Amino acid sequence: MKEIKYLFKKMAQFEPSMFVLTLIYAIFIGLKPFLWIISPAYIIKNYKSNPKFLAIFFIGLIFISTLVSFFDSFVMGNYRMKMNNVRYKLMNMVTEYSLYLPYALKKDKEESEKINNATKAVESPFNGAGGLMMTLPEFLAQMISLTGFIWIFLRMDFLVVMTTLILTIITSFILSKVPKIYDSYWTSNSANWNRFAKVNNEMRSPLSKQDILIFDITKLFSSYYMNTHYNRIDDYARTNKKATTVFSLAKFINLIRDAIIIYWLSTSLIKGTIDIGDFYVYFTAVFAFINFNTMSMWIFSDLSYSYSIFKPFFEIIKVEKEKGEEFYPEKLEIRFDSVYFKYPESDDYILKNLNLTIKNNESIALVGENGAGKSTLAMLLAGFYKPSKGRILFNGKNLQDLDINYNKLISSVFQDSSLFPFSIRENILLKDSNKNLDAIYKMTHLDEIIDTYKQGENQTLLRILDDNGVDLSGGQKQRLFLARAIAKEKTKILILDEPTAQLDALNERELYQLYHTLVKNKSSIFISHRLASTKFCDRIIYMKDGEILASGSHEELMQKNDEYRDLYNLQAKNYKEVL
Ligand SMILES: Nc1ncnc2c1ncn2[C@@H]1O[C@H](COP(=O)(O)OP(=O)(O)OP(=O)(O)O)[C@@H](O)[C@H]1O
Repeated sequence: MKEIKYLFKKMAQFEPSMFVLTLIYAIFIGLKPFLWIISPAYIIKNYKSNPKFLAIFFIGLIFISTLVSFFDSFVMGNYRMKMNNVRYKLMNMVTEYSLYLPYALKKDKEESEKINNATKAVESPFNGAGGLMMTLPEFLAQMISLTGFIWIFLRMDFLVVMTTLILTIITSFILSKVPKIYDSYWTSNSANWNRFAKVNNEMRSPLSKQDILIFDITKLFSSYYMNTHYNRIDDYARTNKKATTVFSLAKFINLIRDAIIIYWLSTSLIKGTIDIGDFYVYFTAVFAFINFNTMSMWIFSDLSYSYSIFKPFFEIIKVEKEKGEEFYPEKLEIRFDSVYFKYPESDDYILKNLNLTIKNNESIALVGENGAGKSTLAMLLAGFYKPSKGRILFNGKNLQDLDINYNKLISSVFQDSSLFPFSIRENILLKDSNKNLDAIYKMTHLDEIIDTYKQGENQTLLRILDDNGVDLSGGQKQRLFLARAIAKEKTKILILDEPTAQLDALNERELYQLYHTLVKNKSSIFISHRLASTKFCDRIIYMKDGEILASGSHEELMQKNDEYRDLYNLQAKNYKEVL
């Protein structure tokens, strides 16, 4: 029940008045049935002695009853709004959880299932957290009604009350089988349903369209579709038959119960052991109780269903971890110390015994063939993954041991950086504001793109949130990512992973000139497949199969490493030939 306690805590935190509304609702709605059970008996008993007062009493009763009904809708309307507010706050927690999920877990199936289930737990106002909150006032009202019924039953014949209770419980038990009968139909038919849905999808899929039209296989598709459909209908008919049998049995028991009650009430009235007022009270109370019992069954099944949907929400509640100590040194030396790394989903080491020191403000170029492990190294530096073996040290401190938060230190352009469906300006500044971006637009030539839009820097990108959003070309995107990396101020590490891969030769050259400014006062890693583009870096690291083969200036590598020299000469030749 820790889940319910947690939900109450959140209600108390975000909308404490929900508890007051629950109490008001429960008292009024819980006592409402007794207004019409007890009052008429009072009128019958006192009619002769005080007819005038009773007329007023009767009018008052109608007035109060109307007021309670109005009050009911008013209180529940308010309560529903507050319930939605709590739900949105919980939904926000799921969003935050998925946004801040560690990079290494982004493809983890268990994690994505957790997030899906947690979303289901809070997305609907009818089940999960919403269902639990909405059923709470009803549940409390039922409890109050139950006390009222017990009070009346204590005055009735013990045997009759017991028989009524036992028979009501038996019918409830029999009727509880009905949802199970339908459940087993859904379960046994879900495979059938899925096939049905797949055939249906396949028929509509644009990919199948060509073959369906040219080879005219509509009839074949339709026959599969209809067969699945007929199977379903037959099964449903069988299920309905079973449910009807159960219903009939319950109705028969109800009939016996009603006959016993009416027999006892009539004979007691004739014998004079109860008067007409009592007759009315007992009669209405017993049948109101039967209704109450059916309602309770629904409420309990709603509660347990909502509870089962809400439970997985707990999986995503992070134990409030203290954010790591903020780390922002004046000078920074980064050291990869015998680092080995393999991806969570693979068996082989991608980086093997990697030793590398990046001095304060040193700019490093990482070069090497496709798959050498350059991006992997950069991702480890960004903290997206942790070394499988070995350590990464910042000023001699092991990142893993320290739990430090060095997010503020890093800026990056990765190969798979993303655009967000917001304005160009927001895509660059993200959360920040009040920054003069004009110089950055100019530096990255984004101003030329911005000038083509009527809305300028406020033009929305992508068409997810805005139908008038625009798409950018590969090269335009790269300029935007660079602008984003530049706009993040006071960073000490800059990672540029193939930031020019999609630029044409002219833009590429201009951007290389820009790098000199970019990497100033920072430690940087620049990954490029083009060896000639790395000359502005202080040092070049040549990687192959997850290892560092050589390190030094361009001239040094040309002298001491044959592979580097061959690759450089080959690229130089090809580049000239192409141009
Ligand atoms: N998420 C991943 N899961 C498993 N293996 C991966 C993953 N990402 C990359 N790899 C593998 O790791 C190796 C190194 O990849 P990486 O992207 O670091 O190389 P790279 O030197 O940057 O290559 P490129 O020049 O093509 O970008 C490759 O063999 C690649 O298949």
